[in-house]
Amino acid sequence: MKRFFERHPFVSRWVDRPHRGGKVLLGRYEIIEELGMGSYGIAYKGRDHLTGRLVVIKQARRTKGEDGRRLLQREADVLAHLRHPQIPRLYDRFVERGQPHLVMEYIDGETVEDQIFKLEAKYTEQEAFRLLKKVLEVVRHVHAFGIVHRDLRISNIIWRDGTAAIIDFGLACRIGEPVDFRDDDPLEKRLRREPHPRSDFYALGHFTLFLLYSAYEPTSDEEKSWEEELDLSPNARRILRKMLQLDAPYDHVDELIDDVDQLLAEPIRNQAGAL
Ligand SMILES: Nc1ncnc2c1ncn2[C@@H]1O[C@H](COP(=O)(O)OP(=O)(O)OP(=O)(O)O)[C@@H](O)[C@H]1O
Repeated sequence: MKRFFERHPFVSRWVDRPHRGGKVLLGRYEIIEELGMGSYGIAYKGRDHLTGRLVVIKQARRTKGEDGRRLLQREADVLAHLRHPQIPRLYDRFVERGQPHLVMEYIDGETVEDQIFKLEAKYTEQEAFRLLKKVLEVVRHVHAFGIVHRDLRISNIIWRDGTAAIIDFGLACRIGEPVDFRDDDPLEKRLRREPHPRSDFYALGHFTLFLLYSAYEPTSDEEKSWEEELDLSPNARRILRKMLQLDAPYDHVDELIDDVDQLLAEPIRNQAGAL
Protein backbone atom coordinates (compact mmCIF):
# COMPACT_ATOMS: atom_id res chain seq x y z
CA MET A 1 0.00 0.00 0.00
CA LYS A 2 2.85 2.36 0.90
CA ARG A 3 4.35 1.85 -2.58
CA PHE A 4 0.99 2.74 -4.16
CA PHE A 5 0.88 6.05 -2.26
CA GLU A 6 4.50 6.81 -3.22
CA ARG A 7 3.55 6.41 -6.90
CA HIS A 8 0.36 8.51 -6.59
CA PRO A 9 1.20 11.69 -4.64
CA PHE A 10 -2.22 13.30 -5.33
CA VAL A 11 -4.08 10.34 -3.85
CA SER A 12 -1.60 10.27 -0.99
CA ARG A 13 -2.20 13.96 -0.20
CA TRP A 14 -5.94 13.35 -0.23
CA VAL A 15 -5.60 10.42 2.21
CA ASP A 16 -3.11 12.30 4.43
CA ARG A 17 -5.65 15.14 4.64
CA PRO A 18 -3.31 17.92 5.82
CA HIS A 19 -4.89 20.50 8.14
CA ARG A 20 -5.91 23.77 6.53
CA GLY A 21 -4.63 27.18 7.60
CA GLY A 22 -6.86 28.71 10.31
CA LYS A 23 -7.89 25.36 11.83
CA VAL A 24 -7.55 25.22 15.64
CA LEU A 25 -6.59 21.90 17.23
CA LEU A 26 -7.57 21.06 20.84
CA GLY A 27 -9.12 24.55 21.01
CA ARG A 28 -5.58 25.89 21.37
CA TYR A 29 -3.14 25.27 18.49
CA GLU A 30 -3.94 27.29 15.38
CA ILE A 31 -2.49 26.12 12.05
CA ILE A 32 -0.88 29.12 10.31
CA GLU A 33 0.64 27.36 7.30
CA GLU A 34 2.06 24.06 6.12
CA LEU A 35 5.86 24.06 6.30
CA GLY A 36 6.35 20.83 4.45
CA MET A 37 5.38 17.24 3.96
CA GLY A 38 8.29 15.08 5.09
CA SER A 39 8.82 11.38 4.61
CA TYR A 40 6.63 10.43 7.58
CA GLY A 41 5.04 13.62 8.92
CA ILE A 42 3.44 16.90 7.91
CA ALA A 43 4.90 19.97 9.64
CA TYR A 44 2.94 23.19 10.19
CA LYS A 45 3.82 26.56 11.58
CA GLY A 46 1.26 27.31 14.26
CA ARG A 47 0.34 29.55 17.17
CA ASP A 48 -0.37 28.34 20.68
CA HIS A 49 -3.21 30.58 21.81
CA LEU A 50 -2.62 29.70 25.46
CA THR A 51 0.98 30.96 25.53
CA GLY A 52 0.99 33.17 22.41
CA ARG A 53 4.13 31.36 21.16
CA LEU A 54 4.84 30.32 17.60
CA VAL A 55 5.14 26.52 17.44
CA VAL A 56 5.71 23.71 14.97
CA ILE A 57 2.94 21.13 14.93
CA LYS A 58 3.83 17.81 13.35
CA GLN A 59 1.29 15.17 12.38
CA ALA A 60 2.04 11.57 11.32
CA ARG A 61 1.02 10.90 7.70
CA ARG A 62 -1.85 8.41 7.37
CA THR A 63 -0.30 6.97 4.23
CA LYS A 64 2.78 5.93 6.21
CA GLY A 65 0.64 3.79 8.54
CA GLU A 66 2.31 2.39 11.65
CA ASP A 67 5.80 3.53 10.48
CA GLY A 68 4.66 7.17 10.42
CA ARG A 69 3.16 6.94 13.91
CA ARG A 70 6.23 5.16 15.29
CA LEU A 71 8.68 7.72 13.86
CA LEU A 72 6.62 10.65 15.15
CA GLN A 73 6.52 9.09 18.64
CA ARG A 74 10.24 8.47 18.39
CA GLU A 75 10.89 12.13 17.56
CA ALA A 76 8.72 13.24 20.50
CA ASP A 77 10.47 10.83 22.92
CA VAL A 78 13.92 12.03 21.89
CA LEU A 79 12.98 15.74 22.06
CA ALA A 80 11.46 15.18 25.51
CA HIS A 81 14.89 14.05 26.76
CA LEU A 82 17.04 16.74 25.20
CA ARG A 83 17.27 20.21 26.71
CA HIS A 84 19.45 22.51 24.66
CA PRO A 85 18.84 26.05 23.33
CA GLN A 86 19.73 24.84 19.81
CA ILE A 87 17.31 21.88 19.82
CA PRO A 88 13.54 22.48 19.60
CA ARG A 89 11.79 21.89 22.92
CA LEU A 90 8.92 19.46 22.96
CA TYR A 91 5.87 21.33 24.28
CA ASP A 92 3.01 18.87 23.88
CA ARG A 93 1.76 15.70 22.19
CA PHE A 94 -1.79 14.60 21.46
CA VAL A 95 -3.95 12.44 19.18
CA GLU A 96 -6.39 14.07 16.77
CA ARG A 97 -8.57 12.23 14.22
CA GLY A 98 -6.65 9.08 15.20
CA GLN A 99 -3.28 10.56 14.21
CA PRO A 100 -0.57 11.42 16.75
CA HIS A 101 0.65 15.04 16.74
CA LEU A 102 3.53 16.72 18.48
CA VAL A 103 4.03 20.38 19.29
CA MET A 104 7.55 21.79 19.47
CA GLU A 105 9.43 25.04 19.55
CA TYR A 106 9.50 26.98 16.28
CA ILE A 107 13.10 27.78 15.32
CA ASP A 108 12.97 31.07 13.45
CA GLY A 109 15.81 31.14 10.91
CA GLU A 110 17.01 29.81 7.56
CA THR A 111 18.05 26.23 6.91
CA VAL A 112 21.61 25.88 5.62
CA GLU A 113 20.02 24.45 2.46
CA ASP A 114 18.17 27.75 1.93
CA GLN A 115 21.32 29.72 2.75
CA ILE A 116 23.19 27.91 -0.03
CA PHE A 117 20.53 27.44 -2.70
CA LYS A 118 18.20 30.44 -2.20
CA LEU A 119 20.47 33.06 -0.65
CA GLU A 120 23.55 31.82 -2.57
CA ALA A 121 25.80 32.03 0.50
CA LYS A 122 29.42 31.08 -0.19
CA TYR A 123 31.55 29.55 2.56
CA THR A 124 35.33 29.77 2.77
CA GLU A 125 37.15 26.89 4.46
CA GLN A 126 37.30 28.78 7.77
CA GLU A 127 33.61 29.72 7.61
CA ALA A 128 32.60 26.15 6.76
CA PHE A 129 34.56 24.70 9.68
CA ARG A 130 33.34 27.44 12.03
CA LEU A 131 29.77 26.45 11.19
CA LEU A 132 30.65 22.76 11.55
CA LYS A 133 32.05 23.53 15.02
CA LYS A 134 28.76 25.16 16.06
CA VAL A 135 26.83 22.11 14.89
CA LEU A 136 29.26 19.78 16.68
CA GLU A 137 28.67 21.59 19.97
CA VAL A 138 24.97 20.68 19.71
CA VAL A 139 25.84 17.16 18.55
CA ARG A 140 28.04 16.78 21.65
CA HIS A 141 24.94 17.33 23.79
CA VAL A 142 22.94 14.78 21.78
CA HIS A 143 25.68 12.12 21.98
CA ALA A 144 26.15 12.77 25.70
CA PHE A 145 22.55 11.57 26.13
CA GLY A 146 23.46 8.35 24.33
CA ILE A 147 21.58 9.40 21.17
CA VAL A 148 22.69 9.67 17.53
CA HIS A 149 20.69 11.87 15.15
CA ARG A 150 21.37 9.86 11.93
CA ASP A 151 19.95 12.51 9.58
CA LEU A 152 22.25 15.53 9.82
CA ARG A 153 21.72 17.23 6.46
CA ILE A 154 21.82 20.85 5.27
CA SER A 155 18.00 20.89 5.42
CA ASN A 156 18.02 19.88 9.11
CA ILE A 157 20.37 22.60 10.36
CA ILE A 158 18.77 26.01 10.94
CA TRP A 159 20.91 29.12 11.18
CA ARG A 160 19.46 31.55 13.72
CA ASP A 161 21.14 34.70 15.12
CA GLY A 162 24.68 33.35 14.76
CA THR A 163 23.82 29.90 16.14
CA ALA A 164 23.14 26.55 14.48
CA ALA A 165 20.06 24.61 15.59
CA ILE A 166 19.38 20.95 14.77
CA ILE A 167 15.87 19.77 13.86
CA ASP A 168 14.16 16.56 12.67
CA PHE A 169 14.95 13.83 15.20
CA GLY A 170 12.64 11.27 13.54
CA LEU A 171 15.51 8.90 12.70
CA ALA A 172 17.43 9.40 15.96
CA CYS A 173 18.19 6.26 17.96
CA ARG A 174 20.11 5.12 21.02
CA ILE A 175 23.81 4.44 20.51
CA GLY A 176 24.19 0.69 20.04
CA GLU A 177 20.44 0.06 19.50
CA PRO A 178 19.94 -2.87 17.08
CA VAL A 179 19.15 -1.57 13.58
CA ASP A 180 17.65 -3.78 10.87
CA PHE A 181 19.63 -3.32 7.69
CA ARG A 182 18.54 -5.28 4.61
CA ASP A 183 21.18 -7.33 2.80
CA ASP A 184 20.81 -5.15 -0.29
CA ASP A 185 21.07 -1.82 1.60
CA PRO A 186 23.84 0.27 -0.01
CA LEU A 187 26.99 1.04 1.98
CA GLU A 188 26.06 4.75 1.99
CA LYS A 189 22.85 3.97 3.90
CA ARG A 190 24.72 1.81 6.43
CA LEU A 191 27.28 4.56 7.03
CA ARG A 192 24.54 7.17 7.57
CA ARG A 193 22.29 5.03 9.76
CA GLU A 194 24.76 3.10 11.90
CA PRO A 195 23.74 3.48 15.59
CA HIS A 196 27.16 4.92 16.44
CA PRO A 197 28.38 8.55 16.72
CA ARG A 198 30.50 8.06 13.58
CA SER A 199 27.32 7.99 11.44
CA ASP A 200 26.70 11.62 12.50
CA PHE A 201 30.32 12.51 11.66
CA TYR A 202 29.91 10.82 8.28
CA ALA A 203 26.77 12.87 7.54
CA LEU A 204 28.50 16.05 8.76
CA GLY A 205 31.43 15.29 6.43
CA HIS A 206 28.98 15.55 3.54
CA PHE A 207 27.38 18.62 5.16
CA THR A 208 30.82 20.30 5.24
CA LEU A 209 31.48 19.36 1.60
CA PHE A 210 28.19 21.07 0.67
CA LEU A 211 29.39 24.23 2.40
CA LEU A 212 32.79 24.07 0.70
CA TYR A 213 31.28 23.43 -2.73
CA SER A 214 29.13 26.58 -2.37
CA ALA A 215 32.23 28.63 -3.31
CA TYR A 216 33.54 26.23 -5.96
CA GLU A 217 33.67 27.39 -9.58
CA PRO A 218 34.27 24.48 -11.99
CA THR A 219 37.07 25.06 -14.48
CA SER A 220 36.38 22.02 -16.69
CA ASP A 221 33.59 19.50 -17.41
CA GLU A 222 35.76 16.64 -16.24
CA GLU A 223 34.38 14.71 -13.22
CA LYS A 224 36.84 14.80 -10.35
CA SER A 225 36.76 13.83 -6.70
CA TRP A 226 36.26 16.46 -3.97
CA GLU A 227 39.93 16.10 -3.04
CA GLU A 228 40.97 17.08 -6.55
CA GLU A 229 38.39 19.83 -7.00
CA LEU A 230 38.46 21.66 -3.68
CA ASP A 231 41.46 23.72 -2.67
CA LEU A 232 41.73 22.60 0.96
CA SER A 233 44.36 22.91 3.65
CA PRO A 234 46.04 19.60 4.65
CA ASN A 235 44.22 19.71 7.99
CA ALA A 236 40.80 20.19 6.39
CA ARG A 237 41.44 17.27 4.06
CA ARG A 238 42.61 15.07 6.96
CA ILE A 239 39.51 15.88 9.05
CA LEU A 240 37.14 15.26 6.15
CA ARG A 241 38.78 11.95 5.26
CA LYS A 242 38.26 10.74 8.85
CA MET A 243 34.67 12.01 8.96
CA LEU A 244 33.89 10.30 5.66
CA GLN A 245 35.55 7.11 6.95
CA LEU A 246 38.12 7.08 4.15
CA ASP A 247 40.68 6.96 6.99
CA ALA A 248 40.24 5.54 10.52
CA PRO A 249 37.09 7.35 11.75
CA TYR A 250 36.57 9.50 14.82
CA ASP A 251 35.00 7.60 17.70
CA HIS A 252 34.03 10.54 19.87
CA VAL A 253 32.84 14.05 19.13
CA ASP A 254 35.53 15.59 21.35
CA GLU A 255 38.32 14.21 19.11
CA LEU A 256 36.69 15.81 16.11
CA ILE A 257 36.10 19.13 17.89
CA ASP A 258 39.79 19.20 18.95
CA ASP A 259 40.88 18.79 15.33
CA VAL A 260 38.45 21.46 14.12
CA ASP A 261 39.72 23.84 16.83
CA GLN A 262 43.25 23.24 15.65
CA LEU A 263 42.25 24.01 12.06
CA LEU A 264 40.44 27.19 13.12
CA ALA A 265 43.55 28.36 14.97
CA GLU A 266 45.67 28.11 11.81
CA PRO A 267 46.55 31.31 9.92
CA ILE A 268 43.95 31.94 7.22
CA ARG A 269 45.12 30.88 3.76
CA ASN A 270 44.72 33.26 0.85
CA GLN A 271 42.57 32.42 -2.16
CA ALA A 272 45.41 30.80 -4.05
CA GLY A 273 45.81 28.36 -1.19
CA ALA A 274 49.20 29.63 0.00
CA LEU A 275 49.73 30.60 3.62
N1 LIG B 1 11.29 23.11 14.93
C1 LIG B 1 11.23 23.65 13.72
N2 LIG B 1 11.35 24.99 13.56
C2 LIG B 1 11.25 25.56 12.33
N3 LIG B 1 11.04 24.86 11.19
C3 LIG B 1 10.92 23.53 11.29
C4 LIG B 1 11.01 22.85 12.54
N4 LIG B 1 10.83 21.52 12.32
C5 LIG B 1 10.65 21.37 10.99
N5 LIG B 1 10.70 22.57 10.35
C6 LIG B 1 10.54 22.82 8.91
O1 LIG B 1 9.39 22.11 8.47
C7 LIG B 1 9.60 21.52 7.19
C8 LIG B 1 9.26 20.04 7.26
O2 LIG B 1 10.17 19.42 8.15
P1 LIG B 1 10.19 17.87 8.45
O3 LIG B 1 11.32 17.65 9.37
O4 LIG B 1 8.84 17.43 8.87
O5 LIG B 1 10.38 17.17 7.07
P2 LIG B 1 11.47 17.29 5.93
O6 LIG B 1 12.81 17.69 6.50
O7 LIG B 1 10.90 18.16 4.86
O8 LIG B 1 11.53 15.82 5.38
P3 LIG B 1 12.03 14.46 6.03
O9 LIG B 1 11.10 14.09 7.13
O10 LIG B 1 11.91 13.55 4.88
O11 LIG B 1 13.44 14.67 6.51
C9 LIG B 1 11.06 21.81 6.82
O12 LIG B 1 11.06 22.91 5.92
C10 LIG B 1 11.71 22.22 8.10
O13 LIG B 1 12.72 23.19 7.91
